[in-house]
Amino acid sequence: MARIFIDGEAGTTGLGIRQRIEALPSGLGFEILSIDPALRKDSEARKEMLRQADVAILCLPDDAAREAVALGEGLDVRFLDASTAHRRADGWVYGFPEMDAEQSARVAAARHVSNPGCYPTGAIALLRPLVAAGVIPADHPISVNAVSGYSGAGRSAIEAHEREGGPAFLLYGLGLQHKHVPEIQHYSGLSHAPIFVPSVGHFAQGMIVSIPLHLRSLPSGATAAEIEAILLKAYAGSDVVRVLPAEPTLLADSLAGTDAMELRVHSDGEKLLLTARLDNLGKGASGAAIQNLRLMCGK
Ligand SMILES: NC(=O)C1=CN([C@@H]2O[C@H](COP(=O)(O)OP(=O)(O)OC[C@H]3O[C@@H](n4cnc5c(N)ncnc54)[C@H](OP(=O)(O)O)[C@@H]3O)[C@@H](O)[C@H]2O)C=CC1
Ligand SMILES: CC(=O)N[C@@H](CCC(=O)OP(=O)(O)O)C(=O)O
Repeated sequence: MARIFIDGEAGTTGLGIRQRIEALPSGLGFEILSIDPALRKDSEARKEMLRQADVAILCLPDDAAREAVALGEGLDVRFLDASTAHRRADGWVYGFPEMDAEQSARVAAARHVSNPGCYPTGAIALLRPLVAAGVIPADHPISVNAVSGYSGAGRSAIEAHEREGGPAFLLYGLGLQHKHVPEIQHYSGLSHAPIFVPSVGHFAQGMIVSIPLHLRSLPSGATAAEIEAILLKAYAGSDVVRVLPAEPTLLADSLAGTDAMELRVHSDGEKLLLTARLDNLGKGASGAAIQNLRLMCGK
C-alpha cells in the first residue's frame, strides 16, 4: 500500500491527479490521504499528513511547495512537486521519464521528483534528442512558440474565463523572461536561452508547442526525414510520446482529456516546423504526475 497526500488537492492539477489515482485498479494499492478542507493551509495539519504519507504530491503555488518541503524535513516522505519551485534544484530528479534511457530508473529511485512544466514538456521533447544527436548545435538560436488552454493558469483564471469570458487569444510573456525559459534551456541542452512566446486561447485544455527551423541554418545539413528519424528512435519505446506524420493543420485541444503527447516534423524541404501537441493538464501536469508516481512506487 502506498499512502498519497495531494497537497493542493482541490486545485486544478490536484483534482486531476486525484481523479486519475481513483481510476487506477484498486489492486495497485494506492490510498489517498485527504486533509480536512478547512485546514488545507494549516502548517501543522499539513505536516501531520506528511508524517502519514509515503509520497506527497505538491499541487501548489511555488512558495507553498517550498514550505511543504521544509515541513517534511526529517520525515520519511518522498515528494513529487508539480510546481516550478524545484525544476532545476539540486537533489531533485526531473520527472520526464522519456528524456533519456536512464530517466525512468532515476525517477523510480528518487526521494524528490520535480514534475516538468507543461510548455517545457513539448519543447524539451522536440529539442533534446536533436541537440544530443548534434543535428541542432547547442548554441543554435532557438524560438519556441506555444498556445495553451486557459486551464494552464489555475483555478481562479478558469473561473474568471468561464464567468466573464476571456480573451479569444492572448500573447503574453512579452518581456521574454517567462518562468519556463531556464527549464527549457537546461533540459534541452541549449547553451543560450531560447525566445519563448507563450499564448493562451479561449479553450479550456490543450496545447501546441512549435519550433521553426531553417534547414540551411543547421551546420549538420540534416534533412527533415533524418530529423524525424531521430525523434522516432528517441521515443520508439514510449506509449505516451508518439511521433506521427505531418498534418496540414493542427487543433490545439484534440488531446484534451488524454495523457499522450504527439510530435510532428512539418517541412517543405527547406524549412521545418517541429510541433508537440498535448493536454496541458494531462502530459503537461496531472498525467505526467501519475506516470512519475507509478515509477516512484514501482506500480
Ligand atoms: N494548470 C496547469 O496547466 C499546470 C499547473 N502546474 C503547476 O501546478 C501547481 C498548481 O497549479 P494549478 O492546479 O493550476 O493551480 P490552482 O490555483 O488550480 O490550485 C492551487 C491549489 O493550491 C491551494 N493552495 C494555495 N496556497 C496554499 C497553501 N499555502 N497551502 C495549501 N494549499 C494551498 C489552492 O487553494 P485555494 O484555491 O483555496 O487558495 C488551490 O487549491 C502550480 O505550481 C502550477 O504552476 C503545472 C503544470 C501545468
Ligand atoms: C496559460 C498559462 O497561464 N500557463 C502558465 C503555465 C502553466 C503553469 O502553471 O506552469 P507550470 O507548468 O510550470 O507549472 C503560465 O504561463 O504561467
